[in-house]
Amino acid sequence: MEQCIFCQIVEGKIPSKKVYEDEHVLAFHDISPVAPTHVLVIPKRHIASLMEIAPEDHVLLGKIFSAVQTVSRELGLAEKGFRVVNNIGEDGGQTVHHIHFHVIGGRTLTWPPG
Ligand SMILES: CCNS(=O)(=O)OC[C@H]1O[C@@H](n2cnc3c(N)ncnc32)[C@H](O)[C@@H]1O
Repeated sequence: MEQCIFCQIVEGKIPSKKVYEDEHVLAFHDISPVAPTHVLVIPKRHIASLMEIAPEDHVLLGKIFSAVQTVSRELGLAEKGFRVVNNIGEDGGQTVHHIHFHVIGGRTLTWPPG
């Protein structure tokens, strides 16, 4: 079974532009940004999607959202605002099956999303 692309990034097998890292969480620039700032925040442990999150992962989710706060402040998004997106499954547009949260900002974002 081919290792997931984000697990390869975690292991340094493929390159990434990291913006945050701790024991449990990694954040790096998206390879195809949809806004001036587009970063992905992921758990280092492989969890396929939000639907695989179990109660024992709740502390980890909190660590992810703390990292979102840190990254958004460090990248200058916090003052004017930004968006956090998690895509689940086919209709949700999930293409990488390792849970990740898009941190998107640097421009005025519209609603509804497509
Ligand atoms: C359509 C949304 N699908 S998604 O919600 O699953 O998002 C996956 C995201 O991973 C990004 N991505 C894929 N490969 C890499 C990589 N090697 N480094 C950084 N980002 C990557 C894609 O650009 C995409 O925005």
